[in-house]
Amino acid sequence: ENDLESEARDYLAEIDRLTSQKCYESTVAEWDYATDINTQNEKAKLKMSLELAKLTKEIWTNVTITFKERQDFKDPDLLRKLKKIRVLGSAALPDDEYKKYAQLETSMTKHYSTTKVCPFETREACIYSLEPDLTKIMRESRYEGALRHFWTQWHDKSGGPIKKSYKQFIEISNQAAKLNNFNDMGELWLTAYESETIKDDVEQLWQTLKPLYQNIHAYVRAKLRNVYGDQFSDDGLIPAHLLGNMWAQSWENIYSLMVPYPKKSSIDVTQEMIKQGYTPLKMFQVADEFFTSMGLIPMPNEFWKQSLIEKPKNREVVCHASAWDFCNGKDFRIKQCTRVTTKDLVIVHHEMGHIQYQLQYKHQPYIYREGANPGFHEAVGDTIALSVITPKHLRKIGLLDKTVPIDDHETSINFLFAMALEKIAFLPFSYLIDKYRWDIFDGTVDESQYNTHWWKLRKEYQGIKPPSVRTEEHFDAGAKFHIPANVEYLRYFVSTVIQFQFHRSLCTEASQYSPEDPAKPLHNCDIYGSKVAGAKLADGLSMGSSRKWPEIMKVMTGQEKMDASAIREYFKPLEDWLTSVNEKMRETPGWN
Ligand SMILES: C[C@H](NC(=O)O)C(=O)O
Ligand SMILES: [Zn+2]
Repeated sequence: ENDLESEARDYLAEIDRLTSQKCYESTVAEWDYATDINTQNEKAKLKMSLELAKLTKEIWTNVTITFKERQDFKDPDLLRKLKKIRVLGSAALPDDEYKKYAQLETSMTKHYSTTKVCPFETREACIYSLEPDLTKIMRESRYEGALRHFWTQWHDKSGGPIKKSYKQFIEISNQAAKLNNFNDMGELWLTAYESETIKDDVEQLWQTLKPLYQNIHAYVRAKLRNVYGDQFSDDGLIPAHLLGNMWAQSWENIYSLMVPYPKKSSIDVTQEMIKQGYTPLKMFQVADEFFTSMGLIPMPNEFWKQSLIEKPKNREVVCHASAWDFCNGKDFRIKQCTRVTTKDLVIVHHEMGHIQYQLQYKHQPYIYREGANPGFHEAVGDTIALSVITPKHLRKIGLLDKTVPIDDHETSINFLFAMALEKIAFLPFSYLIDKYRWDIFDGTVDESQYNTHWWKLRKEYQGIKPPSVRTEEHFDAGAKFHIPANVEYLRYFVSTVIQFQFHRSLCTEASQYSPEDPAKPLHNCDIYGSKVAGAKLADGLSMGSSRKWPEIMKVMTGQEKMDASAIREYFKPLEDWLTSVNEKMRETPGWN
């Protein structure tokens, strides 16, 4: 090995310390702002993010000049690190452009997080927030007028006003991408998957799963037509405000309108949680206990001291749940406006999955302290939640009555139907969010078509339509957090597919599942307490992004590719049931 190679290694060790320190300071400033939105915290946050960008750019300059594309370097790990450092992202922008970029992102997220809407009935003040007010109404109300009112209010007030900012933001983002030698920001985002074929692979997965989605869509459409008849026409589309969720992204909240076997149990344990006096803290302790039951790492003391797990009364916060790594190997926090519901219990596991991943790779160098690809990070908590949410586990933790039968066919169909409302309904949504943004980044769509294109994709992929006429005055994509907050979304589509691969692998490890044993179907598996499954999961997570993700996928599942066979196997009993029920109802899947 030549001396330049050892010089490169020393330099990387030095920047590891520097970057971690600056990252800590910048993350603290971001946290202070996100948990107390005010001008002073906003200024401090922007100042720190500029400093971090400057340091990253300085390092990038040194690396590219001193150690430019050195083919003579032998150490593959050194080459991997240098390659990752070379993708600079938005920090490649000149200072004033970077400031504008950060300011736009901050102000769009602030607008989203503080938007208030007006009441339906009385002349009360317009003080309704997305969380908890509108989320609760969209979840629980069955009154079409109220759903229409709050859907329209939210979309008009959160999206429309940031449309101009978003157009500017796209332009600056593409400038940054070009400075990184990419055509546009969409292309830069996709480098996180380190695959020439990621777009084709995802399209292929969608084509495989589309029939199952259209089957569940047909059944839900028929059942909603029975409830909201006058809202339906013969275009085969479902009005977006009737699906129990502000963005129609997952439909578990309308389960009670269409339970396949009403006499059998369901996994909506919200009432039981309230009856048992569950608090947000209790929900976090239950989640932590699941991870430690598998021999995984407990949440550190810092976490319990510093996390924000309920919406404060006296100040504005960014309520959208998130998990934070403060880059110092000690400080990890969750920020969540937690409510006592089944859905939020799942979200707690989702967020804690992020923290578990961060704890598992905290010994890695800074450059590798991330998911193997963004989908991996989203899949950890969801994989655990697939066990938590089973009737078998809910009974284990006392949220489902022990006398209620859970192994019969009808209970399985009820359970799988509720899971499909969450996971299958989510597939087209999680695919179209970035298809939409790729089309804007690459110039296929300009700001004169932002809203038209949004509803074109929403119809094409989800088979839904808005409850009222939408025009280019509106910017309905901006009503979804990840657009103003600029969070890439393909990660959630990838996560929905691979979490079932992780689940199948860990269930096999825990002897909770075997393809030959009909008494151990995949959907009944609960890996709670399995140390061997925990060890297998930890093996993969502790690698961070130190190897290409197919290698890590192989460690965790024995496979190198994303594949839909696990999710299809999980839902197979439901798919058969849906096909026959839709035929009986003469409900033809699909729309024109
Ligand atoms: C699925 C995604 N989850 C998250 O942001 O944590 C969302 O809420 O849209
Ligand atoms: Zn997440």
